[in-house]
Amino acid sequence: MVQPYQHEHFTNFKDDKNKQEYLQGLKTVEGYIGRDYDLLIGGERISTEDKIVSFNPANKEEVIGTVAKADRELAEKAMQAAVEAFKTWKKAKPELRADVLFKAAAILRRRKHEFSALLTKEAGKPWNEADADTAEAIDFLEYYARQMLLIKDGVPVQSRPNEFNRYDYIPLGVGIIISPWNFPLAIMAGTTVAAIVAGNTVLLKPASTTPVVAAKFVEVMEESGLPKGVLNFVPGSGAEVGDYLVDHKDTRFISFTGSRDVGLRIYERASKLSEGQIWLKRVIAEMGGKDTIVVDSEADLELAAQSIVSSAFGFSGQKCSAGSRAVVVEDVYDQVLNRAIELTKQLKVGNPEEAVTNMGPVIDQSAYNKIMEYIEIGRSEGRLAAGGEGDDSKGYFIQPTIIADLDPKSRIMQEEIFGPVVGFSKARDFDHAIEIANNTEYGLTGAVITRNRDKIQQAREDFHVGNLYFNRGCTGAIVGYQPFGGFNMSGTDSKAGGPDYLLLHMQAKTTSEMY
Ligand SMILES: NC(=O)c1ccc[n+]([C@@H]2O[C@H](COP(=O)([O-])OP(=O)(O)OC[C@H]3O[C@@H](n4cnc5c(N)ncnc54)[C@H](O)[C@@H]3O)[C@@H](O)[C@H]2O)c1
Ligand SMILES: N[C@@H](CCC=O)C(=O)O
Repeated sequence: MVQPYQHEHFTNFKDDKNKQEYLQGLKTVEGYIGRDYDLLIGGERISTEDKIVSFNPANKEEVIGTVAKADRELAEKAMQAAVEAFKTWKKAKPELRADVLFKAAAILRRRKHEFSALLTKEAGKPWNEADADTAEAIDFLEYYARQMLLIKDGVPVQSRPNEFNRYDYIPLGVGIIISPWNFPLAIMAGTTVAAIVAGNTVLLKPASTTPVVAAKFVEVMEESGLPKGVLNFVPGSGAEVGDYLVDHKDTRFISFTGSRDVGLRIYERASKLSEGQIWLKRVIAEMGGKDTIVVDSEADLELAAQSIVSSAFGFSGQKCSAGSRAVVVEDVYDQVLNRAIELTKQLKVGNPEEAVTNMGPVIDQSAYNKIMEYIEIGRSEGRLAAGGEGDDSKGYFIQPTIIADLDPKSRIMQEEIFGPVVGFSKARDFDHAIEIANNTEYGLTGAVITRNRDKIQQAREDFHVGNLYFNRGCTGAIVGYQPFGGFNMSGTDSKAGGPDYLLLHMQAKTTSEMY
């Protein structure tokens, strides 16, 4: 019998046994560092001349692996493999599809620290962040498998005498899964398996900075018994392969997670009809954020400062959920800011392979350059209160940075920086703080720190974000507990890890029979 869903626990690295297991994971990864990975199309492994090279962002000299790169011709081959596989996979019993996910979860759990160590090497995640990424991937597998079992017989509708009505969910067809580098295991795996367990076949195009962990996950899915052609692995250039697949007449849906600009491009292109296309493509888009922590005057100020610092600098601020804006009511502004500066100065930036490191590198040179430019903008728009320095001699390291006394409409308070930079703005009172919190074009996460119940209720109604947290930070949603996804320019209002997520990959069919 399937056990009730519970989220995967996080590893306590203070326990020496766990610490040793993580170090063993690093050794396992070092055993295959620099290996070459193929495309997977219709179950066939295909190598290419042209390669994507994946580097360790903490040590630019170290190549994590090289991965074959699909061009349009190979993308077309993968599309035809997925079209063919859909004919049988859509008829596979939901229980069988769910079993593949359960098995993959068991394999991932057994190799948990190896996968986390690979995330440390390829994405620069410190131990706790890597561990959370792997745990979330396991959660997606466990949760979506159970969700499929819940909806496999549709939902009841009314029938009249001598009539039998049914309402069932059937899969859509071929989906294109386009994933980001910042949760290179959890989001890549979650978006892929949601589509697959619902009976669709997919082409997976991972981010080009983190293709090795995706290749390893594809191996796990094969080992779990997924039939050939259901999951086709086609790393490649977003502009070349991405556009081609988004435009393709056989594409039925696109599940994209990434930046606002690429999301908008996909949304627009998907709305245009290609020759021979006989449906309206569906787009599930999870995009950027500019997320605010509001601190009320009636608040636990230590909790407020800790929540701001952990939400701003976890994984170097490279989360769509990162708390990149702190809006503090003026009576307590100086106290919260000063404590946040103290806590920030205690953070250790360095090699994420070392257990003591709080913050590793940012992902690559272009991210480093962009974030350093924003820090310069911050110096002119506000007051540099902590950090500000970077060092890209060995890896892409940037000190956790606080820019204080910002106008809420300044660029630092409006644009997604996607790095370890948090801006502080002062609000006159709580109403003003909520008004500022809502004044970006995004609507992903937010948090309110207050002891006042009426203000909690006010924020529940008026703070317009997909994930709102009270008296805690604004990152770290758990699958099945805090379904995740945002409003406005943060995406198409979907909720990953939530009870209606699979339905986005399905269509409802009504049948009515007369006796
Ligand atoms: N809302 C969420 O759940 C969520 C989660 C994680 C990341 N994000 C967002 O993702 C961004 C960071 O990730 P990123 O830098 O990988 O984003 P990105 O938009 O640069 O890339 C995302 C993916 O899109 C691909 N791509 C690029 N151009 C394309 C095109 N023309 N057609 C099709 N695909 C194309 C990339 O190769 C990559 O696989 C941030 O904005 C972050 O907020 C959002
Ligand atoms: N789901 C993650 C964020 C994913 C985006 O980067 C969180 O809740 O922190």
